[in-house]
Amino acid sequence: MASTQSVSLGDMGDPLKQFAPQNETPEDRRQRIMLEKEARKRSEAIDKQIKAEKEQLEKQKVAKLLLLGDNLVFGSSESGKTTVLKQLKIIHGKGLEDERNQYRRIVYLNILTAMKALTSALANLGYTLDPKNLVHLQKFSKLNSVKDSLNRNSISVQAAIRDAKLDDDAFQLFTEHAEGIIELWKDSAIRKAYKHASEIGLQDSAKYFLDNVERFAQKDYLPTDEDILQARVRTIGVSEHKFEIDGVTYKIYDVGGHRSQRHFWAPYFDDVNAIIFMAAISAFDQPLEEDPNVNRMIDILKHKLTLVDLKDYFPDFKGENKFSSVTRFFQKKFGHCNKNKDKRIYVHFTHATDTKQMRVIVATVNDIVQRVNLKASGLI
Ligand SMILES: Nc1nc2c(ncn2[C@@H]2O[C@H](COP(=O)(O)OP(=O)(O)OP(=O)(O)O)[C@@H](O)[C@H]2O)c(=O)[nH]1
Ligand SMILES: [Mg+2]
Repeated sequence: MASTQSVSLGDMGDPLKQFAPQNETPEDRRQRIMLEKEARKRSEAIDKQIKAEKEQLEKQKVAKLLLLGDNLVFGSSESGKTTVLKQLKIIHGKGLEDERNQYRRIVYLNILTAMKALTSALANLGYTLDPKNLVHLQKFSKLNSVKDSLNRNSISVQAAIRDAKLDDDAFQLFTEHAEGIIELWKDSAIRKAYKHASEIGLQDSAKYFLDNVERFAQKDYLPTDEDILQARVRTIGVSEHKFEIDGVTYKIYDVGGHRSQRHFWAPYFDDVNAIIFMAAISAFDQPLEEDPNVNRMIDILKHKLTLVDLKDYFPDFKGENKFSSVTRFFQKKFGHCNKNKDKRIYVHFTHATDTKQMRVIVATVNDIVQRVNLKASGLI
């Protein structure tokens, strides 16, 4: 029994026994087993190394991007970070289906907020409504007392909650005011107030929404992709989103740009490969919502430049008040922000709400990330 046991133990420690030379002495056998053990150790070490290299390669294929936004001098929200994320979902993700229903509520609250801001501004601006619309004005002045539905913060909080009752409440509030909104939007006093959109802090998409009230008031209304891209809700905290683009996995972090939100994203700085920095350059004459003394960057720069002189806001701008020289100026200004020679800044001009334009930008960004990755892995 004892010898059988020792033989079987020996077999277990000598897996290559069948290949052992004939007439092998016990000393030769010990030597052989020792060498085999060393070879196995080496092979295991190589396996481990291969695994680590593979993991490293996989890691290189993951690009972590942080979405940030700002104007040239001070930080601000509403620079289009979440809009870019929505575009990525449309272009490279599974679309906007998951959030479509919730955005109904956001659309209603965006429209009510816009009309509330316009009606509230009338007195200060000195514009008088057509008397037949005073009844609608009264209704809007009472909206203040509606359980802080019109507070932007509460819109953000509401957006995070899936609740059929909140949807119904928002729909009801909207339908109660829909006719008033349509009539007021036709009133010349409100149209004149709209020209002060920047001063009264109207969101860029206010006109888009106010032009389409009949469609939103339909019982079975469901937001289109375009409605969702135009809808605005402040981001709270940080969210991570994964996309596959041409074999590269992207982890994109969308953060709240409002001052109160900055402590959430500060820790993400260290760990990302690149930052997509959004600047609403057409909003150069708009006061920052967080701080009315600070200039924030609006819409359709080309059009604005026919009305406003950039020099009035950026005295160091010496060029012609034209789109090409103004964008060149901003490009240079961003370039000068780079204090690190090892890091590069790539500047693109686009409308974040335009999916066609964004498709091109995303492809360009992906090319750059791929090139940087290949360089890092020594392949180019
Ligand atoms: N006209 C115009 N509007 C834009 C553009 N990009 C975004 N917007 C609109 O401006 C608003 C920007 O909102 P978001 O994308 O939510 O801004 P954000 O940077 O995520 O803001 P926070 O979450 O508060 O930090 C939305 O109403 C968009 O429809 C653009 O290029 N042109
Ligand atoms: Mg956001």
